[in-house]
Parts: sequence; structure tokens; C-alpha cells
Amino acid sequence: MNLSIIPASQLESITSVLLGRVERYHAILMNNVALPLSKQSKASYITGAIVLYVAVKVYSIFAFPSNLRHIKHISVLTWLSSLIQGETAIQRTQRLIVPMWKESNGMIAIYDQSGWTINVSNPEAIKSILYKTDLFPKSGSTQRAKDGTLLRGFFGKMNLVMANGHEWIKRRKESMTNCIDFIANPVFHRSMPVKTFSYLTEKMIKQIDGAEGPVALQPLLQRFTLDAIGLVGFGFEFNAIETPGGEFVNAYNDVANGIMDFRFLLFPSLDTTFLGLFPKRQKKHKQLKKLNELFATVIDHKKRVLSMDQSAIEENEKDLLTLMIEAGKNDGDGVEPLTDVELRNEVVVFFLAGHDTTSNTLTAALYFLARNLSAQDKARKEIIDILGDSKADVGPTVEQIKELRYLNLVMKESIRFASPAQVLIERRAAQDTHLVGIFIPKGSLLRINILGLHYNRHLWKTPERFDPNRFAEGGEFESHPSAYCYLPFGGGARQCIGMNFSMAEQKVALSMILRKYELSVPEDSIHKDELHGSHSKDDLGLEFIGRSFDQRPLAVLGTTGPHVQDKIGGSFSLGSFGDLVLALVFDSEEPDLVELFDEDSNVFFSEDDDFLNRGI
Ligand code: HEM
Repeated sequence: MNLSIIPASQLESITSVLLGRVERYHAILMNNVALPLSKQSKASYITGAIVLYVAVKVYSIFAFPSNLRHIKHISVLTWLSSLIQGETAIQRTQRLIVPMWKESNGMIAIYDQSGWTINVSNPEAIKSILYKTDLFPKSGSTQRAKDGTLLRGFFGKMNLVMANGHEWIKRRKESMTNCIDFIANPVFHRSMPVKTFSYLTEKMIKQIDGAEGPVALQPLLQRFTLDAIGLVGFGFEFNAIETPGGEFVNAYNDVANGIMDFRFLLFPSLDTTFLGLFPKRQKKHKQLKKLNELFATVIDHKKRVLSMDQSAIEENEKDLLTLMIEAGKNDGDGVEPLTDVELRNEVVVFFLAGHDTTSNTLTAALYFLARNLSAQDKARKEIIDILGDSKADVGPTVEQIKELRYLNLVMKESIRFASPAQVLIERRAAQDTHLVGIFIPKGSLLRINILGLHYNRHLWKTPERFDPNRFAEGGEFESHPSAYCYLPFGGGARQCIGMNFSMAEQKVALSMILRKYELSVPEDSIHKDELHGSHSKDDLGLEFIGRSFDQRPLAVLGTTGPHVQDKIGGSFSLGSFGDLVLALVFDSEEPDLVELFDEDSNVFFSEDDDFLNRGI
């Protein structure tokens, strides 16, 4: 029977009818068959005991805990049937969570992969959870994952994302000045590596130019973000952009898809003891082995480079992996060095958090821009005003990134709409407490539901509509009573460490792509009018049409006076050039140097002049 075609409500009633029958048959079996037979056969005792054991076990796993009875809940069958039917998390949130939001005060108990968990989408409750990290530490669910499962094999037992207390401080050390100082912090708080992002975007543009027909967004953007975290995070060239279908990207995708398979999360023994029964699952374990070899190569490569010449790398040029390897090696650091296993687990975290999230957000942003032509035109106009309109690829500087204000609104709205983190890692109540007037017993698991915020019609006007202006000055977001209705990067002390890195990376890629191409959704695409399924699907392709460039200057060098800017329609001012004020003007159709102006707008040089012999 194909369960995916049965509506949720029907499936639930079918299942309860079936369960009812099982109970009745069980009683009949015990009264009429098992008991009489028991006089004759020991085997029937054993059968009865097994049936009873399984029934008790199943009941004890799924029964709604009595200490949460005062909290509204969604039944196991309703939730499971949604999973079985293949509803997306957004659809599930809209159908099951949002309608119950008011009556539940945004606190709903749900049976998820960790068992009964309080799913929280109340902004005030979320604020308390995120700020009171001692009262609501991370629950350590992955630490409790069974050895040998894909989940444990990939994440390891401990890493920066999962750690609490001492283990967390070891990775994010608290300094004497009481500001939080991360081992990883310098990398994410120094000036953003926009040149690396531009260099990688240029490589990506070459792939777009070379593609025939619509370009599948997600695989290309995933390779782009993977190369970015490789270079900036680990000083390692994955060279993924230029190697579509590379074995490590495939291995990673295989493992990542397998980790959240709810069958293996609910019944971890299937992933270990009974693994032999699941050949497809075995393949995923093999892919994990391949990935682990890659992580070992990345770390060995870095250690080798460091052992050769440490003095060559300036402190503020060190990548994340170098800092992680060096942490704790100097006396007085107050932190212990990370062991090899710990290093591997941190590399995994940055590898995972550092690329998939950003590539999914970028995919969504490009898709929404392709569908919203007015937003696309407005963003492009801003980009051209700031970066100019030359034919050559130009990436923004750190300062220019800050000026791309409308693009920033587009990115904020895209990440609201298609938040890669749909829920936060669950927290555990360390003691009995209250949240928004609701009693939370000690030991309860709490999961902050980001989609329950971002898709909540009680918190946003028409949340299913793409509207960057929500985030404009004086817009809907600013007037919202709580900023905790929008949490793509989490909040409090555990807020995403890579937020600025990701936003800068996205801005460079989006600005360079939009300056160069006009985007549209192909006429025959199933996503033409609406996104079906998830934006990270490979079948989401866009047309990239190279746009024509205006007859405007490519670049202006020197602090150009207003007269020069008038003449060239200039928008550049890149610093002085000795005491000579110069404007270099290029014809965009013919990207050779055409004219050079002096301060009085006199042509100082033209095409047939011998520029170099003027002694500049
Ligand atoms: C669009 C891109 C991204 C999104 C939406 C995102 C989202 C998040 C969220 C929601 C959290 C909080 C998890 C929680 O509290 O349970 C988080 C934490 C984290 N993120 Fe990101 N992230 C992104 C990009 C990145 C990047 C680029 C990196 C690294 C290069 C990164 C590294 C981390 C780390 C290490 C943590 C754990 C911090 C801690 O617990 O101390 N993320 N991220």
C-alpha cells in the first residue's frame, strides 16, 4: 500500500482502527489461544510474553508523559502521518502548529526524534530560553546517540555546537575582560575575506557562462560555499566549483540526507545491529568513511604546513583550523589543546554549518529574485550604482558591502522565507521553571521552532508572501513588539558564529551575479509560479541571461572633482593619486582605456597617446 497518497486525517483514523483491532485480537489471542495453549506448550508463554513486552515497550515510548499533560499536544499519529506523507516542514508547520498557536500560547508538545519535546514558537519564551543558558543548556541529544549510528559517526560525541559549560568554554573561551572570546572568533570578527569570495564568484560565473540551458542552482552554490569554507576556514582547496559531481560532495550529500531519516532516528538499532538488512543504509556508512578520510586529509595538510614555517603566517591572517590547532598550546591560554578527535569534530561542524546553510539561502534568494522582477531590478540598480557598470567582473569591497542596503533587505526576507535552520538544537530545562506562565518540569526538552515564527500569520502579515520591505526602516519588522519573531541565526550567547561571514559571502555572490545576469524561472519549470518542495532540490533551475552594459565608465581612479564626475557620470572616488587628480574612463563596449582626465576635466590622455611615457 502506498501510504503517501492517503490524507493525514484518514491515515490517522486507519491506524487507530488498526491499533484498536490489534488490542482486540491480542485479548482474543490471550483468552482463547495463548492461555489454553499454555497448558500444553511453553512456547505459547514465550509468545505471549514477547507480545506483552512489545506492547508495553511501544506504549512506554509513545505515551504522552503525565507531567506535560497541562501542555497542548499533537498526537504521535498525526505527526507521524505527516512525516510518512512527505509533507515539508513548512507545510507541517502551517497545517499543524500555526492553527494551534493562540490556544497553546506557542508551546506545543510534539513527539519528534528526541521523544516528547516542547516545540516553542512564542517569542517571549524563546528570549528567556536563549538568554538563560544555565537554566536551558543544549540537551546533548547527539551525545546520547548510539555508537555506530550514522548520526554519531558524523557529528562525533562533542563539538562547539553541542557543547555546554566547560566543554563549550574550551572552544569559546571567556576572557578576563568578560567579553566572550572564541578560539574561532578572530576569523569571524576580522575584516571579511571579500576578495576570496569575489575570486570564487568569478569561478562560479565561468561555470554559469559555460552551462547550456537553465542552471541548477543548489549544486553549483553548494560547491561555491564549500570552496569558501575550505579556503577561509581551513586553508584547503576543495576545488569543488570546478569539479561538478565530485566524490566528496556526493559523499557529503549522501550522509547528510541519511542522518535525518526518521526511521533510523526512532529505531537506532536499525542503524547498528540490523544494518545488514538495509543495503542502501550501508552505502551511506561507506560514504561516511570516505568523508572521514577527507577530514583527516584536511587536518594533516594543515599540520604539515604549520610544521614547515609557522612564522610566515601573520596572527590576523591565520585561518580557523590553524587557530584551532594552536589553541591551548601557549602557556597561560587557559584552554586545553583540542585532541585529534576533537579537531576532527570541529572541522565537521564548520564544514557542515559553514556551507549548506549559506548555499540554501543563496538558492532561495536567487529564486525569489527571479520570480520578483521589480525586486530584481531594484537590487540590480543599487548594485550598479555602487559597483559601476563595466563588463568585467567586479566584486564589492568591505565598505561597498555595507552600502548594498536593498540587497540586504532581499537577503533578510529570503532567509525568513527559506530559513535553512528550521528548528534550533533542543534545550533541556535544568530545573522546574515557568515560561510565559506555563510550568516546565525539570528535564523537559524544548525545541525552538524557527518556522513556527517565520510562517506565523499571528506574527507576520501574509508570511507566505515574499516582501523585502518588511525589513526596511520603519517597516513591519521594526514595529514588531519582539525581535524574537525572526531568528534565522538563533540568538543569545549561542547565536551563529558564522552570521557575518555568511552574509558577506552571500552579498558578494549576489551582487556579482545580479550585475552580470538577468534571472528568470524557465517557462516550463514546475517552480514557475510556486516553489514545490524544498528550495534545495536539484530540479530548481534558473535562466541566467547575460545583460548588456551601458556606455558608462568602468572605473575612476583618484579623487575626482565634481566637474570630472559630471563629465563621466562618475560614481567612483577611489583615493588620491599623488597630487594629480585623475579619472580613468573605459568604454564598456570596448573595454580598453579610452580617456584620462585631469582636474579641470581636460583630456589628459587619449587612446593614441603614450600614457607610460608621461612619467605617471
Ligand atoms: C545562512 C547561513 C547560516 C544560518 C542560517 C545559520 C544558522 C545557525 C543557527 C540558527 C545557529 C544556532 C543554533 C542553536 O542555537 O541551536 C547557528 C550556530 C552556529 N553556526 Fe550557523 N548558520 C549559518 C552559517 C554559518 C556559517 C557560515 C558558519 C561557519 C563558518 C556557522 C557556524 C555555526 C556554529 C559553529 C554555530 C554554533 C555556535 C555555538 O553554539 O556556540 N554558521 N547557526
